[in-house]
Parts: sequence; structure tokens; C-alpha cells
Amino acid sequence: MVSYKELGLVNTKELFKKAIEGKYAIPAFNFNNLEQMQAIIAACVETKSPVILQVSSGARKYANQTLLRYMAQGAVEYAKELGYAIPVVLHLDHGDSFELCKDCIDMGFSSVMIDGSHFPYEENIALTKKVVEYAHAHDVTVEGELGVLAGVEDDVVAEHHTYTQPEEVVDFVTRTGVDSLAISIGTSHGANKFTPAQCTRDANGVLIPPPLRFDILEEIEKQIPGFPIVLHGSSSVPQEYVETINKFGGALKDSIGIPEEQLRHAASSAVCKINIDSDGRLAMTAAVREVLATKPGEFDPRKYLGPARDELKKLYMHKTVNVLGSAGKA
Ligand SMILES: O=C(CO)COP(=O)(O)O
Ligand SMILES: O=C[C@H](O)COP(=O)(O)O
Ligand SMILES: [Zn+2]
Ligand SMILES: [Zn+2]
Repeated sequence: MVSYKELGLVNTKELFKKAIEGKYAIPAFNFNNLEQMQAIIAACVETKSPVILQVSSGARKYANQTLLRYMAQGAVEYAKELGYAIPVVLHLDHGDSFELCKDCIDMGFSSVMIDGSHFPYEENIALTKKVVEYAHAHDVTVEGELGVLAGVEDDVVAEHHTYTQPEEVVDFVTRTGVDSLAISIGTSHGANKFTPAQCTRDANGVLIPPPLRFDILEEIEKQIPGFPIVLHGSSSVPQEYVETINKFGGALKDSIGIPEEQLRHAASSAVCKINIDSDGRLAMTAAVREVLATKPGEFDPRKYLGPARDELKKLYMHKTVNVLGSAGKA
């Protein structure tokens, strides 16, 4: 049993309070390997942004939970070495059981998500409450979820969005005691958030997806004023990455994300954590494909993972400075 405090990590409490007051959102970036972690920390140090390092169940399986935990501990030191001690949260993304959340808390995570949104309402409440009781005894913060995002999530496929029902949120947050609430207002995971048929085209033929349901967000904010809201599935799917990937041998189709303007709007509301993973995957894949295609003689992983890391850092700096508004808040 190790407390996150011994590792130099922080929970989300203060960060969310300041983010709501200051009308910005904290970036929650997923990491699975060294290069991703380096890019996240380098970008957030350079732009002086607080950061949430997210670990999914898939990441734990891929990279080993212990290694990831030590990497997060190393990230705190790495930031200082780069010249600025930013607040770092180590967060479990989409925890699906009490045992998994407990495991993470016991090994030094400072924040966990328990995603009971796929269960019937009362089961979601009971599971979330159980995690909150254990987490709060260790000063760890908890994110719960109401509403289901369309698409694949936690190995469950939902054909349609089930939007969060504003009339449920007061009951859910008071009975569970969660510190933040993930909601469903039209975002989804992955790089194919909308089909072209759901979009309109602007004068240049660029596909414009339907807007997020900000009316639902506003209704939720009225019900629980000042309560921290989380947006999953918030990648924007930059078309330049999709084009580079496809130019150098990829076959991504109908890749459409959430326009940045809408994320800026969300960040200025009670949304104080914005989850981004797919954009980072696209940035790395574009860079790796370009190197492998244009320099066929290269076989040193540093020669393609290095440029991938550089591109990722650039992307994350853009997010903190131009989209989430978290730059300068650390
Ligand atoms: O919500 C996410 C992680 O929990 C990531 O969402 P994206 O797939 O839109 O990056
Ligand atoms: O919520 C999904 C995140 O992007 C993590 O994805 P993953 O489960 O493939 O690691
Ligand atoms: Zn969910
Ligand atoms: Zn998610």
C-alpha cells in the first residue's frame, strides 16, 4: 500500500475548483508507453499546465500496471528536471469494478473513475458509492458517469448515445458522493465520432458534425451548480493527421471528431476535465508512417518514435494553449 502523496502526485480536488472558477479545463491524456508520457509532461511543463495522466485497463494490460505507476512517479521528477513542477494526477480511466479501483488506489493512483453507466441506475449508484467510500478514506478523488456514449466503450458497444438525464444528477452525486461526473452529450470514443451522413458541408466541402447537446449541459449545470463535469471522447481528429496517415499507406475512413470551437465552449463551462486519447494516436501514427515511408533504410526505433514524440508534444501544447485554456494555470 502506497499513498499517492508519497509519490508527489495530487488528487483532482483543487485543480477542478480552480478550473471551474477560471473557466478552463484540465487535460486528461492517456498514456501507455514512455514516449507518450514524455510528450505529455514536456508539453505541460512548457505551457505550465496541470495535467491528468490517464491509465485505462487496456494500458495496464499492455504496459504492466507497476511500470505505469513508476512512470507516473518518474513523471513528477521529470517535470522538475525540465524546469517546472506542474501538478500531476494519476487517474484510472474507465474503471469497471470496485476491485480494479481499489488496486489502483492501493498502488498510488490519486484519482479513479468508476464507470457504472452501463449498469441499471441503482446498481451504478451502489457500485460508485462503494468506490467513493474506499477512495475518500485515502483522500483519492472519484469520477462517476451517468449516460452512455455511443460507440465502443469498455468493450461494450452502444449503437446510440444515451444522453445524461439532468433530472438524475442531483440524486446521483448526493447519494454516491462522487467528486466529478462524466456526462453524455454527443461525444464518443475513437476517430469515427460521426458518419458523413450525420454531417453537413461548409462552402469548401468540409464536413461539419452536428453540435454537442449544450442544452443538456446547461440543464445539468443548473441542477448542480459549480459541480465538476467531465467530457470523454473529446478528440477533434485533426484532418492533417488523417491525410498524412492515408498518404503514407494508411486507410482511415470517415474520421470525424469534435470541432475545437465546441471544446473551447465546453471548457469555459463547468466542464473541467477533457479526455483526449485518439488525437495523440493519430499524431504518433502519422509521424511514424511518414518516417517509415520516406526513410525506408531506418530501423532504429528512436528514429521513428522520436519524431512521433515530437509531434505528440506539439499537439498537446496546442491543446493546453488554444483549446482547453489550461496553459499558464500550473
Ligand atoms: O475519453 C477518452 C478516454 O477516456 C478519449 O476519447 P477520444 O477517443 O475522443 O480521444
Ligand atoms: O476510453 C478509451 C481510451 O481512449 C482508452 O483506450 P484503450 O481502452 O484502448 O486504452
Ligand atoms: Zn462509460
Ligand atoms: Zn473515455
